[in-house]
Amino acid sequence: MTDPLVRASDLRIDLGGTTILDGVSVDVGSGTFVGLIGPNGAGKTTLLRAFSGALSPTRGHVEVAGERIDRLGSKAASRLAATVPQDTSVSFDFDVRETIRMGRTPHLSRFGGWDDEDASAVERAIARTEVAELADRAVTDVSGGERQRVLIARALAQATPLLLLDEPTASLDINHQVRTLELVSELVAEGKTAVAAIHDLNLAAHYCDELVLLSEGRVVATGPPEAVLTEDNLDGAFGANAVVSRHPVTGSVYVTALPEARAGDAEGRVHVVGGGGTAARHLYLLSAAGYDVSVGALNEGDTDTETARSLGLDAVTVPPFSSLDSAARDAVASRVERADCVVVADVEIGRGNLANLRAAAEADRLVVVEQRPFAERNYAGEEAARVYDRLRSRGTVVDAGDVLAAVTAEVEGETTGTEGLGQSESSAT
Ligand SMILES: Nc1ncnc2c1ncn2[C@@H]1O[C@H](COP(=O)(O)OP(=O)(O)OP(=O)(O)O)[C@@H](O)[C@H]1O
Repeated sequence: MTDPLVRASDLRIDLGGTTILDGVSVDVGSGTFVGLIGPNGAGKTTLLRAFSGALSPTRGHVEVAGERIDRLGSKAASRLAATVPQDTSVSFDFDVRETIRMGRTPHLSRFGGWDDEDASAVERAIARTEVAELADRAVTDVSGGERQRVLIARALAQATPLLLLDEPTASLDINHQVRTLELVSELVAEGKTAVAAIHDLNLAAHYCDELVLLSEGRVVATGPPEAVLTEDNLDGAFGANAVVSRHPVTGSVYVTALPEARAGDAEGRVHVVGGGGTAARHLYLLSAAGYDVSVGALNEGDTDTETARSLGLDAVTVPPFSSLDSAARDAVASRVERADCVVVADVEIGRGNLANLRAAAEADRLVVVEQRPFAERNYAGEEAARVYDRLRSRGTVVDAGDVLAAVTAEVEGETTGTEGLGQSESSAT
């Protein structure tokens, strides 16, 4: 890490007789953008207030630029840290320019003298946040997104090394959320250090260099987004059943909170043949139900491959645009053989996955998902039609929404089936 601009050491903060933060040690590197994340009531706002010097710790201390911030006078503290508050609803009836000028208060002399530097700091802040066209409007009359920029401008006019933002994207539409965080990132690239409480984990992961995950007043994890946003950490802090993957477009760590409960108590192995996203929902529901799920063969980079990875499933993969080599064929065949049930998703059928379908057609218990007519999905001619006929005749054909129920019926039927098989085997011997 670069030299820390902010150093919180073993911080404890009590408010109203309650310990709100305890044992919190955090370093914020100079020139970095750090996101504070954590559930409601975790202590994010309280930590920001300790960073700004607004709260005095019961134990430990906060240093900003080497100074104990709570020991500085309010003007000196305000020359180090500027806060963009969470609640952007402002009740005072100033115009936008006056609001931004307030940022200069800590720099004015005792007599309120206003010099060229003060005036140019305000103009720079107005230009940087692109609020010039709003400058003469009443701050109460601009939209929430515009007001957010005005308050960032006020913080910029304050000309501090440290910018503290409390949920800067909270009531903003998606476009303004992105614009706001882009602006903060640019300010950091230009030399500011920013700490922001952010509820949206994916925005935090995308924009922040480092995250600090707080839960119940303690730091649960800290580090780069990929180190902090793990499924275990999210489960521990938020009690959320979340899947962590990479966003296919941005490449950032991406968190998806899943609504259904974590693994149910279904037992058995299920192998799924899919591709192009046709298997994603089946993979999720089957693994959430508790089945031991494998999938493949799929191309690397296929959306079903990504889903399987994010769910931690066993995926047989081959490089993009290549057909199954003998190792992949063997891998699929062994999974089909071990499976208590095989599911064939509503896949497109081309030469690439014909081998998958042939392998699936050997399964003892088979569920074939049919949503679109076969003819619309077949790019492999009559050969595919023969394989598909065999699949249909051997398997249970279902709608996409009935896969879990059909698999459960097949797997539970297996107990009787196996017994039956066992009897016939023994009677044969
Ligand atoms: N002045 C106070 N007196 C007593 N308790 C307080 C006071 N201020 C905050 N708290 C409590 O401290 C805890 C942490 O609050 P804080 O606002 O720091 O959490 P947060 O992580 O920012 O939450 P949110 O995401 O909901 O904004 C909460 O339980 C809150 O009720």
